[in-house]
Amino acid sequence: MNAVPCCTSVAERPAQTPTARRRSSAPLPSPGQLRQRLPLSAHLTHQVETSRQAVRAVLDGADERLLVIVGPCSLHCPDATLDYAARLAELSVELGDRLLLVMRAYVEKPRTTIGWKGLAYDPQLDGSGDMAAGLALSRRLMLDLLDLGLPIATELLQPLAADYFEDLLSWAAIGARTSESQIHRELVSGLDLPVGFKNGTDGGLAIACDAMRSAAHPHRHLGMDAEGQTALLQTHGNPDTHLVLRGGHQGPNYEVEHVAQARETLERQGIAARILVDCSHANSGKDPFRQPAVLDRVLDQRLAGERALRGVMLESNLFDGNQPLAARLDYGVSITDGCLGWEGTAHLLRRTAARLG
Ligand SMILES: O=C[C@H](O)[C@H](O)COP(=O)(O)O
Ligand SMILES: C=C(OP(=O)(O)O)C(=O)O
Repeated sequence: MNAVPCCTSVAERPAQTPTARRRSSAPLPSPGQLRQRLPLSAHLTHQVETSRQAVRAVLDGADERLLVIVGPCSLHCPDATLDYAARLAELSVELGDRLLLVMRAYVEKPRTTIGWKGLAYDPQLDGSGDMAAGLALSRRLMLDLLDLGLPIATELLQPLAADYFEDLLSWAAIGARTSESQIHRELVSGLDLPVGFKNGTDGGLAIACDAMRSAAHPHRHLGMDAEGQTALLQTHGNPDTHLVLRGGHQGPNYEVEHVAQARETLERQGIAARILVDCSHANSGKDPFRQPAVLDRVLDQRLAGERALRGVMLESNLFDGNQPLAARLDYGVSITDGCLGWEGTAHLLRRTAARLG
């Protein structure tokens, strides 16, 4: 053991270069280079802008539809992703007068400790961590989803990665583990898209409320420009943020009393009362088959007049459940959190639309 006691003076510490524990470093293409290689066409640029406006209208209450952010916990297989997306695109046409469907296209996963960190980090799923390939594959796949006519959503986890995808997104989340981070709030303040801040893993709303107030303001912060150069970035502030209730260590937070408390907390702080409920994570106790019951309760509240509830999130895949990451994987099954399969998802969304009339 050669641990350095925290009270040793700098002079007493063993000489180490600042990078002594960094094994290697490899350059990556800049966001600008990747965008040039995989460009967003004028047609798709217009499509993304139109769907961002549609999401804003639902969040603002100008559009009565329910926003539904639905799709795999994480993308890991391009074929299965496109198979799922084609079905969702069809359902979106069928239910589009009552539900605004946005597909989860999550390529970065925050982990409680360690684990697979998502397609952008490890596209070969084997720990080799080929991030140059992962960023390109993620952007390629997101463009393919847009081509199917779907708006897409993702969690922005690593602020430096945001620029590789941001132009493709109609909605983004800042996750429960990062809502309290000043760096993520700065990032959001410079994004021209609606962003949901999740409550903390402990269930606390305060960090998400602080996040919305911070992100609404202009910031000057350290970041990276399109050429990959570290830069001082200046932002305008983002007025399109909202709260996502995802439950916490004490249990769920989607019931009437939780939503009322969240709405009152937002109103007290002068923040627009716009709330999404994540039917998964701590709201489902991580049991994907409890998501329909959560969605039903949200809908009961909407239909009873709770106008702050503007949408829901669902973790859904081609097939039910999840599987451990192994050399041989079942097609269309999540390798992160358990998901509701396609059949259950389509049934649930049709039932939801029918209740909304
Ligand atoms: O949605 C995914 C997970 O809930 C989150 O990334 C944490 O996962 P973990 O607890 O399995 O690491
Ligand atoms: C990690 C996620 O959610 P949360 O931040 O609520 O845990 C997710 O939606 O994939």
